[in-house]
Amino acid sequence: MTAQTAPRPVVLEARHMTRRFGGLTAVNDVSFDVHEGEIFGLIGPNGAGKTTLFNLMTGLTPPSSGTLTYQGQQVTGLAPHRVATLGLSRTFQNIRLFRELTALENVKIAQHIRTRAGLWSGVLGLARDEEARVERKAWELLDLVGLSDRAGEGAGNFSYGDQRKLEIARALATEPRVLLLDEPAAGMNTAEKGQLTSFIREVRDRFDLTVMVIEHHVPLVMNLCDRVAVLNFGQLIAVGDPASVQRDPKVIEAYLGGE
Ligand SMILES: Nc1ncnc2c1ncn2[C@@H]1O[C@H](COP(=O)(O)OP(=O)(O)OP(=O)(O)O)[C@@H](O)[C@H]1O
Repeated sequence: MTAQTAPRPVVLEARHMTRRFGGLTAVNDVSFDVHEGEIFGLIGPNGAGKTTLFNLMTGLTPPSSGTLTYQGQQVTGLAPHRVATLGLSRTFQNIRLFRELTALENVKIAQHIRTRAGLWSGVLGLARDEEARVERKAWELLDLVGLSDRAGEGAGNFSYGDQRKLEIARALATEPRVLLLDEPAAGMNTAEKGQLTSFIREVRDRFDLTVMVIEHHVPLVMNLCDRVAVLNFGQLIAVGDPASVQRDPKVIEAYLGGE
């Protein structure tokens, strides 16, 4: 008899999440669970509702109906900064760095949701020991994403691939429990894409995270993710391990057939 491993606890519970924009239902009655430590992929054709679902999950867009629960606490209805403080942090498909600031400053600013004095201290200046801690951690995170030698450069000068890495460092600076990555491979070159799988796994292990990732690059998703959910016209048409999702006729017809 083989030993059974206990199922990991559920950290995120999406229930009947729906978002309408006028006559368009961008996310339609979507329910799923994400387990602790899992790397959970979200794929689907352009316009399927993936980014809208992330926006619903992180407070950027209120749902028309439905709920998201994080470790038993309802997240829906909270403002984005409250969601981040709870431990859900994200990157954006359209990169949202402060382009005029340096890489180091971008990471330092993101930490202020966790520092005692909050954002105002970021603007007005922190107590010196707190400032030193923030600075040290920003260097550590830049080092992790391979950008510490460019800490003083303006973020706007970075290639898309490096901006995506900086966005990940910035998201990690908020000390998340759940990291949501919106198309992390977009703009990366082939070598960077190749390294992304091991990088995301390393980050997950090192910070003990649960990861959700939207990604169009199918080989990367299939290689990286423990489970994959597929959206099509706002509806969830499949959830499962990569191999079974790849074989699912509904998924092949809606998405993978054209790859
Ligand atoms: N604020 C909005 N107002 C109106 N329609 C919107 C809004 N945001 C998204 N939509 C529409 O909702 C649908 C889903 O868009 P969404 O960006 O979530 O898809 P996606 O799966 O992330 O697409 P892609 O892979 O191209 O990024 C699209 O038809 C889009 O035009």
